[in-house]
Amino acid sequence: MRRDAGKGEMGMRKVSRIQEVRSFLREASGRSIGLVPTMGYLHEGHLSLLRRSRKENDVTAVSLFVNPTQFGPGEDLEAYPRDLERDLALLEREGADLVFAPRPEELYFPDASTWVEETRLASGLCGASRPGHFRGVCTVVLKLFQIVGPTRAYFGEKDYQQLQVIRRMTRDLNVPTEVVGCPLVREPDGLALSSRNTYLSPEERASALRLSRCIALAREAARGGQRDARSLRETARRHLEEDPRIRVDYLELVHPETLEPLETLDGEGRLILAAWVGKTRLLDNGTLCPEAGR
Ligand SMILES: Nc1ncnc2c1ncn2[C@@H]1O[C@H](COP(=O)(O)OP(=O)(O)OP(=O)(O)O)[C@@H](O)[C@H]1O
Ligand SMILES: CC(C)(CO)[C@@H](O)C(=O)[O-]
Ligand code: BAL
Repeated sequence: MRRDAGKGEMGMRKVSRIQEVRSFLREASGRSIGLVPTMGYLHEGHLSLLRRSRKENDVTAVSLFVNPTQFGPGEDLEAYPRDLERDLALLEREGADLVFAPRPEELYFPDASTWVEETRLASGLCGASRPGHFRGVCTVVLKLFQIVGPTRAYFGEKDYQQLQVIRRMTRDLNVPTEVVGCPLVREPDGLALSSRNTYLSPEERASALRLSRCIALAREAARGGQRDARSLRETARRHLEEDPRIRVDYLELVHPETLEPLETLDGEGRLILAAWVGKTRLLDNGTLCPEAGR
């Protein structure tokens, strides 16, 4: 890489080997590196992280890796949508400097016996429904941090619990990377962008709008003075359960950092949920504030 490379000026480099990442980035020494970890099948949510990284760093690396260790038995590892050619074209257009798309054998030794586990924030919500999920996420994210050595790493608030778990893991293990949380990007009608939206039939797509709508209803109730967490949760849950295509996995009002369930909305709270729409499990979340007008 030339000394003045970065910000996509030199064209994008696509690699699949750890050594290639290391030799590319060795030449970036002294410059800031932003990392955007993804599982591919990119959409505007991912691209918002990439754009933020390009603004804040000299060099931006994106990983494309459907990480097997965060999927449980019976989950959609095989079916997970993939389109490498399309992803590469988008990344090139957006000015990524480096794309790391390894095969599972490149990242995991067949006899790997070391795992990274955050034990508090990861235990409830998605962690309760998907045992082992965050262990797989933390392990692969720490591995990516070790490979890339990013100054900053970008994660979306769409996966709100994941963001908090990674923040904690990074703090607890003294990883010298700043974890940057980025706002949830929605379709114009409110649906949170997600690679898994591609699984939805048109009818399910219409039902899925209830996820963002139920958060808006709870937010209106909070603005109207409702502080009781049970009542706010019930407002949201009722809206989801009116639709027979939806099955709520969990729906909680939690403290935005500790993810502890709230009884009363005294300060800011996060309404956070996972729900099955047909056979597709989707996430959504949003802020609730007691003050009127926020
Ligand atoms: N709508 C979104 N807004 C902001 N960030 C997002 C959005 N969707 C995904 N991201 C972020 O992009 C990163 C990579 O996510 P991932 O590749 O799993 O995509 P995804 O759309 O969340 O897929 P899935 O369908 O598996 O949930 C994560 O940090 C995730 O939070
Ligand atoms: C952070 C991540 C890339 C780790 O595989 C994944 O969980 C995701 O895409 O959110
Ligand atoms: N962004 C979420 C990754 C997963 O569901 O495994």
